[in-house]
Amino acid sequence: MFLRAGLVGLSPLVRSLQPSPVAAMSTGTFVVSQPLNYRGGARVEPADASGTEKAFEPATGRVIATFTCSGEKEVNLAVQNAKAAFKIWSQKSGMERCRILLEAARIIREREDEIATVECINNGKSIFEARLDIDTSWQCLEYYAGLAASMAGEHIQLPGGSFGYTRREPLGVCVGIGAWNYPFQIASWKSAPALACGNAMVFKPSPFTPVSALLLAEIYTEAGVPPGLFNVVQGGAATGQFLCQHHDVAKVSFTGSVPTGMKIMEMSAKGIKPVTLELGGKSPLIIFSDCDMNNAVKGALMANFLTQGQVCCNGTRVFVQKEILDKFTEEVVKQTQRIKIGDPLLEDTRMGPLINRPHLERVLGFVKVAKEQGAKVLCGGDIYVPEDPKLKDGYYMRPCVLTNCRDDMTCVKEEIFGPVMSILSFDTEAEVLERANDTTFGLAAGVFTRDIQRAHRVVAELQAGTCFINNYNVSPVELPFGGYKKSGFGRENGRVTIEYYSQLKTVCVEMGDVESAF
Ligand SMILES: NC(=O)c1ccc[n+]([C@@H]2O[C@H](COP(=O)([O-])OP(=O)(O)OC[C@H]3O[C@@H](n4cnc5c(N)ncnc54)[C@H](O)[C@@H]3O)[C@@H](O)[C@H]2O)c1
Ligand SMILES: NCCCC=O
Repeated sequence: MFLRAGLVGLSPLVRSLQPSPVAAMSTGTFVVSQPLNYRGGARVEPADASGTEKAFEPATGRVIATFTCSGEKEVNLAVQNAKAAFKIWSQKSGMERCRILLEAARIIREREDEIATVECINNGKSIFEARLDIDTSWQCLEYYAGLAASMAGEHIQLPGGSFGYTRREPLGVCVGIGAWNYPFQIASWKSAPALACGNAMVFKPSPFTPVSALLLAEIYTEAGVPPGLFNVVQGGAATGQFLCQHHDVAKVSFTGSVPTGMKIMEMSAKGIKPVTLELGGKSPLIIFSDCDMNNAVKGALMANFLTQGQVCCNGTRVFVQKEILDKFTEEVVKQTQRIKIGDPLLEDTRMGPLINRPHLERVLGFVKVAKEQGAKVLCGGDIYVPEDPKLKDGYYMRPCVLTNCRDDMTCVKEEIFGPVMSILSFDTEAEVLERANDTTFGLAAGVFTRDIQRAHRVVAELQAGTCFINNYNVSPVELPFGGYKKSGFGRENGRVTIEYYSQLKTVCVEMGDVESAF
């Protein structure tokens, strides 16, 4: 995999970090010693500090970076750099922005293996999946590059030859704050539409996954964006607060948990800043007895076990119609037990470690409570220790399938954010719809059935922003993604996201004399 990209494909960041790139890109050896802040078109040491953090390699439990969290001064410098770059970038035509974004997409594609490897090492997801994430990242840049040139307003005829027109204008400096489960993809999904619309961005990754956003920053610079157009600051809540409260920030796009989303909204409200909130979920997946069983089983695994189950839109409440409950459950368990767990950099691994030790313990805690509340563990739900000695301190667990679940159990109500599927049975369509919607979340939902009318009737009733029919967790960038209810608002991807990164100016033009009331 690594050799497919070739050493010449390595970015200056990775080259400069590693004495021997081949050895450095294997599990257990990667270390980052260069600064992880990016400002004004270059990596920089932060001007001030708000504490330090350590980033880990979940596969081995090793520290791969110790970095300084950006303080108020550094955040301000990043915002001021973005403000200066915005003046240049916002004056460019859509076609000019399009060409640069296309070039950035091309570079990401060319360096896909290198970026995926860094993502895999810092996040723990399998290299197989990391490559898919990088695909949806460059595709997103290509998609918004295409839209950049076609952004336009309207011309509206008024009486007496007068007329009006609208201009779609950028917002200014946008802030992106990311979660740790899709680090590079989140940075791309936020920056691509923001930049296409003519904005600048300051991005803060999760402190658990600080590394790959730097690769994106370098790629934007190499592609030709003005220095300072895309900046990276590092840190946790304190750094995030400096960003949200900054008076020169025009918009905040946040991906993370519901409790943090509430805080972001509160801070943004004080500055009347628009926000996009991509929050958590506890999504239902409904399997009707007339489904294609093979596809439904594959769909249930896709809905639960990607990225070790650490996916916001996962369909973790799997409602199965009674007639096929036993057969479906048996097949799901069989296929879950076959998932290859281990070194995420190996080509045949499909499940790597969870993000960190506390999170692993939290997820195992959910399994314990599920058992206490009467659920039956059909497989997994325990720690997994790979044979390879270098992985012994990694954060692995076996994917878990729970049955005998009830709607009032903790494992069915709360977002676990780990590889734990809860199977519930149902009798009728009306019943399952009521139960599926009985949650404060509304991120995603899925239905498997061969009855096309039922499929559309059911998704029309589901209270979720993203619904899947006969598949789950596919992410075409042409389709808007986002939630209902407490899972947030605003959208990422799709044409509509242009509206979340731009504002409309109306211009009213008088062609006659002023008819004054005075
Ligand atoms: N809807 C989506 O698109 C989507 C995608 C990925 C993850 N998620 C959700 O994210 C959660 C997991 O991610 P997480 O644990 O990183 O979430 P989190 O809310 O703990 O952190 C998210 C980001 O917010 C920052 N942050 C924390 N406190 C802050 C504050 N007070 N002010 C400003 N920034 C602050 C963190 O440093 C991090 O960068 C899950 O709930 C998951 O469902 C949602
Ligand atoms: N791959 C898209 C969704 C990310 C959510 O966690």
